[in-house]
Amino acid sequence: MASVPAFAPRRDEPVFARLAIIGIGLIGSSIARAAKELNLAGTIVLADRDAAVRQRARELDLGHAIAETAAEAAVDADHVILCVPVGACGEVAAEIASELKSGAILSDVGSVKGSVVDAVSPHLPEGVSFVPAHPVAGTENSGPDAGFPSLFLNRWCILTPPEGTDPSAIAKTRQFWEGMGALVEVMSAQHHDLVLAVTSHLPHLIAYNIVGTAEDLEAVTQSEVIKFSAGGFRDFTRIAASDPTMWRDVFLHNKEAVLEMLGRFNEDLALLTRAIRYGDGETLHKHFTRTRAIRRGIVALGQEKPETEKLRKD
Ligand SMILES: NC(=O)c1ccc[n+]([C@@H]2O[C@H](COP(=O)([O-])OP(=O)(O)OC[C@H]3O[C@@H](n4cnc5c(N)ncnc54)[C@H](O)[C@@H]3O)[C@@H](O)[C@H]2O)c1
Ligand SMILES: O=C(O)C(=O)C[C@]1(C(=O)O)C=C[C@@H](O)C=C1
Repeated sequence: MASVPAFAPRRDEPVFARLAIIGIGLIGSSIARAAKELNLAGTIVLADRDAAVRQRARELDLGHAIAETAAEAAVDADHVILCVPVGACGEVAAEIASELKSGAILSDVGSVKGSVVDAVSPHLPEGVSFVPAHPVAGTENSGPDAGFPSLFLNRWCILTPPEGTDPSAIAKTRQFWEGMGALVEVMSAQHHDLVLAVTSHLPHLIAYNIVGTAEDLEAVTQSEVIKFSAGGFRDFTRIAASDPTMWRDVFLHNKEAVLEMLGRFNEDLALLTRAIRYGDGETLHKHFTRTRAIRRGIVALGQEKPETEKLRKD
């Protein structure tokens, strides 16, 4: 029987001899699956603070070994990736610091970069490089069962190395993510946080808010809201089902940028509100025409989610 081809080329030689993944959720387990399937690491060791998650990771045969602690997983690793909520990155870095070997590359996958750099940097031992990463790919699901190896295929992964980071550590980290099929871009942590505030964080806040508002309308809740949610509202409910711990941390740690974007959003919403109140159809039509062009531009670039999703799952 012919073997099933990998979703991306399998490497002859791994990028890293030993990879440690701390946090075995959606992202950590997806990296473990991709790295094993594509031979991106010789040995993959995983750790999670939750014993039930460690047990499930064993059952799913993720990586090559499951360590009891983060520090144990980090021993002798060439590349350590923190796949925990943004607010936990600093404490995990402190926990593993004494085990990191000279020449190792520490990384993370947090959705916010500035606060992670601030929290992790003080714990960085001499001779260890820190190359923060953010794969702009995910779903509303969490935990080790939610991951899949092609999650990062054709999706951006943004690296935000602090100034002065060893270029060879950046190159290796890029190689690793490109190996999983991601498109890699490098920028400052500050710029990342501003861009993602509007493209990812604000949309999630809006979804959390609108689904809450609809639920508060008790008169329509059980019946109409559920029954008539085939269109736009249904899309919002998917986003609003995203992990509460992860998103609490995102908003607490990207406060300034989110508040800046929320301010602009509220001003624009006031203009639309005014146009509706005064029957200004021209303003509404002009605005909707502009936003339609943006959507069509995204589709033309091949960045539209359902199409990419199809490609990734095939
Ligand atoms: N979910 C997404 O769509 C997405 C996309 C890109 C990046 N991210 C980022 O990836 C990171 C992980 O997100 P996820 O969706 O995989 O979350 P998840 O909830 O699926 O998994 C997180 C895991 O981390 C473990 N954990 C928490 N604190 C820990 C600690 N101190 N030590 C060891 N383990 C700990 C939890 O037990 C859990 O198993 C977050 O920083 C998030 O911002 C998420
Ligand atoms: O598709 C989704 O479910 C996502 O929300 C993924 C998404 C995003 O906003 O694009 C969410 C947060 C991550 O930091 C990166 C990706």
